[in-house]
Amino acid sequence: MAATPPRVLTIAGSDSGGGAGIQADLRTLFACGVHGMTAITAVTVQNSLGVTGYTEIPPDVVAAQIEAVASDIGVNAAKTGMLASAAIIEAVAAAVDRVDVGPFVVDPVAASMHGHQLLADDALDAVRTLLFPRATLVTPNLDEVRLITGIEVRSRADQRKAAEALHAMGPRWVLVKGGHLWDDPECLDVLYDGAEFIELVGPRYDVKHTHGSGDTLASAIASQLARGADVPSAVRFGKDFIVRSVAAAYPLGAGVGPVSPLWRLEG
Ligand SMILES: Nc1ncnc2c1ncn2[C@@H]1O[C@H](COP(=O)(O)OP(=O)(O)OP(=O)(O)O)[C@@H](O)[C@H]1O
Ligand SMILES: Cc1ncc(COP(=O)(O)O)c(N)n1
Repeated sequence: MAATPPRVLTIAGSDSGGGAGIQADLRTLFACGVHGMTAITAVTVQNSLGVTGYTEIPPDVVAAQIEAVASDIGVNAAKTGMLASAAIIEAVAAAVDRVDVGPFVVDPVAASMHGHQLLADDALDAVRTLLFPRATLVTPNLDEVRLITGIEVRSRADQRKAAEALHAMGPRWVLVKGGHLWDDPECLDVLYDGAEFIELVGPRYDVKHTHGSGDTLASAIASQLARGADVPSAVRFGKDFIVRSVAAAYPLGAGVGPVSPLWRLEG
């Protein structure tokens, strides 16, 4: 019998195409050697060409999934992805107050990479006031930064300004991801704790297949927080992990393929 590995809970939506969401989280958690558990918030109808619809899971069922795994199995770290509505966010916030989920990574998913909305317009306030103050780390991309703070990030200096504005909303740490700063020859992510900026610089690969990169990064970070790593170490691990996973991305269907953590299981 093997020892029980660290346990990570992902609170997110299902991607039927297997590229992002719960499916990306579980394969990343597996590749990182931790036990993945799920609280499913929505079932999307999705393939490599985009999202054509989704059904939300009732908020009390989302909360019940969180409480079921926390009360029996135990949660060493948790991460959120697609939360769909203000009512689901309220249920998640209440659940993580009732049970211990350890370090809490909030990836404030608002839309798919094809531009399909995955979060109701009226849920942004709940993201700011209910999720961010409870978060150990928030990991918005630049579109989410604009929706949440109103700041249009066009440069590395803007990334720092956005990090300050986001930190003022209450998370312990902020990671402003720079994948969408298309003119930047590198991919810079800025980590901020209210005192110090840490720059994580990586290459910008010229690949089309980056579906699921945000989920893969946040899950890799959560896997290390579950092992007891501090936030800067966990984010450094996550950055290295996502760079290798973008390098290993593969085509799928007629549209955009997923980044792949399979490199970690090879050799
Ligand atoms: N072309 C690329 N080459 C290398 N790294 C990349 C590339 N695109 C994104 N990244 C990295 O992947 C991570 C996710 O970044 P991004 O800003 O694209 O988030 P996201 O929009 O949430 O991701 P997605 O919507 O694709 O799931 C970041 O660490 C970013 O720097
Ligand atoms: C269920 C679900 N969760 C998250 C994303 C975001 O991922 P991407 O920005 O790569 O489309 C998605 N498309 N679907």
